[in-house]
Parts: sequence; structure tokens; C-alpha cells
Amino acid sequence: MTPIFYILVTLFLTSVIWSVIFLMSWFTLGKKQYAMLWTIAFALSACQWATILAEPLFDSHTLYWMLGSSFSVGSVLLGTWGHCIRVNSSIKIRYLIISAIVTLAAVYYFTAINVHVGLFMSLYVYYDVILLILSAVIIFRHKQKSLPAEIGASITYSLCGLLLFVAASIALLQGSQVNEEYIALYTLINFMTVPAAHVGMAVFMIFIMASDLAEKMNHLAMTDVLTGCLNRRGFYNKSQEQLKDKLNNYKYVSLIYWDIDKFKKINDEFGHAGGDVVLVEAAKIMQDCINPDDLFGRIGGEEFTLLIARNDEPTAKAFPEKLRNALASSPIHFNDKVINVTASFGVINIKCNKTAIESAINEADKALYHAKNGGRNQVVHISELSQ
Ligand SMILES: Nc1nc2c(ncn2[C@@H]2O[C@H](COP(=O)(O)OP(=O)(O)OP(=O)(O)O)[C@@H](O)[C@H]2O)c(=O)[nH]1
Repeated sequence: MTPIFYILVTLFLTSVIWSVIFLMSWFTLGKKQYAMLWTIAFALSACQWATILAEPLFDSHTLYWMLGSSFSVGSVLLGTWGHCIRVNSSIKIRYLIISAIVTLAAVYYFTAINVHVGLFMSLYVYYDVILLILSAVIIFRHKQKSLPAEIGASITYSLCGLLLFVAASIALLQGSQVNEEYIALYTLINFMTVPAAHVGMAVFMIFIMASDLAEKMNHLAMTDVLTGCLNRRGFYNKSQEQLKDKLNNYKYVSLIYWDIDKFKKINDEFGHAGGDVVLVEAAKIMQDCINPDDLFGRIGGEEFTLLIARNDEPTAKAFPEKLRNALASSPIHFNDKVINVTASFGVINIKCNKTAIESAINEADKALYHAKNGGRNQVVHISELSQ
């Protein structure tokens, strides 16, 4: 038994284990399509190592080589396909499949028809290289700010691609005939690096799935189930996090605290379901008015907050009135009935980046209290209070 035999057995077993792990993660993490593709990718990888182990049993070299290279190409293709699905990439998978078929046809041609050792050994590896680099780019460009798992995976994929590129190029340098020296170098590079690369890629794929799950949980923990906007914790966290940036980039930053008027009466008249529809629709009306980077949250039953940043003072000051008007002039429909909804608004202008959002909300709440006492359906700015 040569050391390469043991390496191949290890690669076979780890591929089987990874395939089982991805299958289990497919079951437990919400049956994501990409987890299933990665399960099959590692199963194909196991088939590739099994084929190489079984080489002495093959009568036909062409059959042996085509099986091994097809498993390799299929495995990398499915891995890349999984990454495309995970990030919603616009890359058309049919082009990847067509290029895989063309590559395998060329491998067949140089294995069985017009034998060229350098080409049949290297062509499918070059295909794998292109797909690994493509995956690295897809993973890295997924978001403006990549997750640590995505950065790690991207680097690992690039390194694997680079190593395979070197191995393929050494194989190609043989030319049409077998060159033992090049084969020895090719084997050395392949078997010294492939096990680490294999494990590295699989671990980062699992890390990516775990990070996606953590991100989803974090998003859920900060989202209001009924309206889909930020909940109390989400609004407090995000607005505190973004306050400094907003104050650096904009001239006017305001916190608006608004509360639907006589909401108890709406609940009494239209039932809790009617009240819920009012909350959802009122939130939508407001969300249609705000800028994409304004922060909007529901911090209590019928109490909402907004953190807005504008460069022009009149626009900033007129904005809460625009919101009040939008709500007051948009009747909400519920079960053939029309519900007229108004809200009261308290506004505070934030000037200092050390302001705690909690105390800004408390101040805006005082303004809101005056808006309610003043007859509701109105806006009160905190500056008016201090005069
Ligand atoms: N339908 C519905 N009602 C809710 C929800 N959360 C809180 N409420 C109700 O909202 C009502 C709030 O009433 P109040 O705090 O008395 O305020 P209000 O009737 O709006 O009166 P003002 O704020 O003074 O204009 C209560 O009846 C709560 O039961 C919710 O998620 N859905």
C-alpha cells in the first residue's frame, strides 16, 4: 500500500462524512436547496476518490478516466450551483452545465480519439479551477460587508483554485506523451494540498450556513412580527449604531415618536383583528413616505418611532407633518368597512452623537404627550416645548 492509497481512502471517507453532514444540515436548517446540492457535490466527490481507488479493476482506461473526471466536474459544478442559489446570483446555471459537457467531450476526445496526455489530464482540472474562482467571487461579492465566514471561504476557494491551476499546468506541460517527472510533480502537489483544501472548503461551507442561520435569527430577534418593521430592540440597537454616521453625513437628524389616536376605540369597534389591520396598514403608509436609510420601528402596541436624517432643514421639519397628513388622508379598509385613522407625533432634533436613543425617545415622548393633550392628530416639536 502506497501513502497515496491511504490519502485516497481518507479523502473518500471525509467526502462521505461531509455529504452526510450536509444532508443533516439540509434537514435541520430548513431544507435549503443549496445544502442538498452540496450534499450531492460531496457524494460525487466520494465517487471520484472511489473511482481512483478502483483503477486496477477497470479494463478500459477511457472509462476509468471519464468516470473520474465526470465526478470531479459534477462535484465542483454542484458546489458552485449551490453558492449561486445561496446568494441569488444572476449567473445562468445552464451555461455552467453546457461548459461542463463541452469540457468532458474534449476530455473524451483527448483520452480516446486523439490521445494527448497533457490535455486529457489538465482540461477538466482547468474547468474546476474556473468554477472555484467563480465561487470565490460570488461568495465575496454577495454583500457589501462580507461575513467572516464568506471572507474565509472566498480565500480558501481562491487558494484551492490556484493550487489546482498549478497542478493542471504541470500536467499540461507533459505534452502528448506521459512524462514521469511531471507526473511525479503533479501527484506531489495534488496529494499534498488536496486533503487540506477539501476539508477547508467543507468547513467554510458549514461556517457559511451557520452564519446565515445566526444572521436570520438576529434579524428575527429585531423584527416586529406583525408589521415587519424593526421591533423595540431592533430600533434601539440600529439607531444607536447609526446615529454617529447620520450626524456626520447629514445636517438634521430627528427622532419622531408617533402613536395612533384612540386605538383602543378602534379595537373596541372593529375587534383585535381590525386593530391589527390598522397597525399593518398605518406602518405601510409611513414606510411609503420614508427614505430607504431612515430607521422605522414599532416600539410598543400602537407606538412607532422613526430616525430620519436630512440635509435640508425645511424638509426635515416638514416631514412629520407630511407623515401625519399621509395617514389622516388614507382611510384603511377592513372587511367592507372604512377606518379613518389619525396619529399624534412628538419630534426631537438630535445634535450630539453621544445622545442615548433611549433619552431621545423619552424627550420625544414628552412632545407626543403634548400633541395628545393638544387634541391629537398633530405634530409637536421638542424645540417648541423648551421655548
Ligand atoms: N389590535 C391590537 N391592539 C393592540 C396591540 N398592542 C396593543 N394594543 C392595544 O392598543 C390599545 C392602546 O390603547 P391606549 O394606550 O389606551 O391608547 P389609545 O386608545 O390609542 O389612546 P391615545 O393614545 O390616548 O389616543 C390597548 O387597547 C391595547 O390593547 C396589537 O398588537 N394589536
